[in-house]
Amino acid sequence: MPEYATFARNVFIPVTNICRNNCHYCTFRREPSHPDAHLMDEKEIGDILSHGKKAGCTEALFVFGEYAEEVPEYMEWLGQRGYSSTVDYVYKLCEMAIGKGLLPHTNAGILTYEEMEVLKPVNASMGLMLETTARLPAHELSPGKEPEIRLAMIEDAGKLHIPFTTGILVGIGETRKNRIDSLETIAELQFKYGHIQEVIIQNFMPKPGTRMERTRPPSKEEMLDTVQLARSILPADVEVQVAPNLIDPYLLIKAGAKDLGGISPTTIDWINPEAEWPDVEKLKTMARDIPLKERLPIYPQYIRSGWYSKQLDGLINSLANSEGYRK
Ligand SMILES: O=c1nc2n(C[C@H](O)[C@H](O)[C@H](O)CO)c3cc(O)ccc3cc-2c(=O)[nH]1
Ligand SMILES: C[C@H]1O[C@@H](n2cnc3c(N)ncnc32)[C@H](O)[C@@H]1O
Ligand code: MET
Ligand code: SF4
Repeated sequence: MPEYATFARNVFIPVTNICRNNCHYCTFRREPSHPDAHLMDEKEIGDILSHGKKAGCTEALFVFGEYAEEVPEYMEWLGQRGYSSTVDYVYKLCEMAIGKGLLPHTNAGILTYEEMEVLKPVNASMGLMLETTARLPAHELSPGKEPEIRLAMIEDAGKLHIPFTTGILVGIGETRKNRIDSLETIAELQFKYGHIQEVIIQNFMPKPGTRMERTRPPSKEEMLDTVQLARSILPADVEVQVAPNLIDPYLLIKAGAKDLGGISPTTIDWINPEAEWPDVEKLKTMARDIPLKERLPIYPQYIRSGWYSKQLDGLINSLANSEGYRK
């Protein structure tokens, strides 16, 4: 029986849904001609950040389609906002978040070493799902989901000492052996660099209108098995995360999951818009006899070892020292 489980309070900002990839399971991405295609502007994002801060959030979660810069319409929109690269824009948004008292966590898909180096000082942690080390039909239209490319970025983040969130997407056509291989590969990166703070075991959710609409999602038993695999394969200093808006977490916590990810009191899960966040009270009910503790987007061991910049020093320390946080 685990002593406790953790969660974070975040505000989800879908900065752009333009993406060079086209994953068979995704409804986040939009064609530039679609009426919902967007690049959010600073005013809109500033309002969401302020609202999130008021609601008690500690994290600004910036999510992007990958390398939207490869799409001409996006470059036009970025130019209209006064920017010439996504990274310059992300940097500005992270500064805005910090100014409002929120710690940035950026998941923009693939970034180069140099791009991460620029973003490191303004991010408490960054993330990229490995998804899987297998080559799958689900990713045939997604150059950025090549396992080698994903692994190279996770490795670069390690070289840069960036506290990192990665994970696997379960049920997209991979085998159990593929899951084991993916987890073993993440474990090797952790042995080498020590930067992986958490690994998300995310269950695939079929979405209407996608090519995988009729693909069966993973069963509860498969998810339980995968969490057990993760807990036995990953080093002890890596927490296993599951998403409480996608699956009942109780048995998964008993099987080794220790973190319930970010829950957002003010925004929806833009990747899984059909799945509402539980609020903290509901989350406590879901965890039954397991006490919950709030955490920050940077895990305590990285705060202790100083894996953050001067720009984040004041905010991280004031948040970490406030009441009720996991130390
Ligand atoms: O709301 C979500 N948050 C997602 N998060 C955020 C997560 O819930 C927390 O914000 C992090 O644990 C940091 O505290 C991700 C973060 C990553 O770095 C990589 C992938 C994800 C995936 C999701 C997701 O599907 N939905
Ligand atoms: C941010 C992360 O969200 C996950 N993601 C994208 N689409 C889905 C879906 N249909 N079901 C569950 N997770 C999904 C991917 O793993 C991506 O990397
Ligand atoms: N597009 C990125 C990826 O798949 C970020 C999350 S999905 C909206 O890695
Ligand atoms: S999951 Fe991410 S990379 Fe794949 S299509 Fe959706 S936004 Fe793009």
